[in-house]
Amino acid sequence: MKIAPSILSADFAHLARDIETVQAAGADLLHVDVMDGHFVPNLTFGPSMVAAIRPVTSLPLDVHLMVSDPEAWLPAFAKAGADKLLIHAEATQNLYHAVQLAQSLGVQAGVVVNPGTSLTVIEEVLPIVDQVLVMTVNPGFGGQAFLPAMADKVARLAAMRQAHDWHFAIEVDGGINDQTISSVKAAGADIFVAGSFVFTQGEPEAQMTKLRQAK
Ligand SMILES: O=C(CO)[C@H](O)[C@H](O)COP(=O)(O)O
Ligand SMILES: [Fe+2]
Repeated sequence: MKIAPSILSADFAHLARDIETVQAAGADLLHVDVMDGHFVPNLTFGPSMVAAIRPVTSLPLDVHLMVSDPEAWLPAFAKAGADKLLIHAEATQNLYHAVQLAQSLGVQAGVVVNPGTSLTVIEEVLPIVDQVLVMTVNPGFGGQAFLPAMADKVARLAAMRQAHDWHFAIEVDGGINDQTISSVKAAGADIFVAGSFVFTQGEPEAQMTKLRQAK
C-alpha cells in the first residue's frame, strides 16, 4: 500500500517543514489538491505552488486537478514538476485526448471520478491510464466524511482491472482514516490519500503508522 498525504491540511505557513515531516515518516507520494473556485467551490494552489514544492521534496507529486478545462492547465503543471496529473472525467469533453496530452508531456496520467460518476464514463480510457482516483467524498474540501458506498465502486474497478489485465493504480481520496481505510483496502485500492487524518489529528508519523497497520 502507498500513502499520499494531502498538503491541503498541512500548515501553509510552514509547508516545507510539514512536507519534510511526512517524507521522513515514509510517505510514498505527496498529494496536491488544485482547486479553481469553478469546478469546485474552493480555491487553493496553482502551478507556481507545485514549482515551489518541487525542490523541497524527492517524493512524487500527485497533482489532483479540480479545475474546469484541465487540458489548458496540463502543460503548466507538467513544467512545474508534477509527476502525476489527475484529470476529472466530469471536467473535460474529451477525456481520451486529455490523458494522451498529459502523457505526451512526460508525466503519468490519471483519471478521477466523483462519487456520482459511473465507472462506465471512464471505461474507454482504462486501457491507457496510469492511475484511477475514486473520490470517496464530494470534492472541494478536506475533513469530510468518507462515503462507505464507494468501497463497492473500488471493488468493481479492481475486478475490471483484473479481468482485462490492465495495470493502472487505484487511488482513493477523501475521509480516509484508520477506520475507513479497511473497506477500500480490502476492495483493492493501492494508494490512499489522507489529509486531515495525517496533519490535524495527531503527529503525522504516528498517524501514518496507524494507516499502515489498519486491518
Ligand atoms: O481532494 C480532496 C478534497 O476534494 C482532498 O484530497 C481530500 O479531501 C483529502 O482530505 P481529507 O483526508 O481531509 O478528506
Ligand atoms: Fe485530492
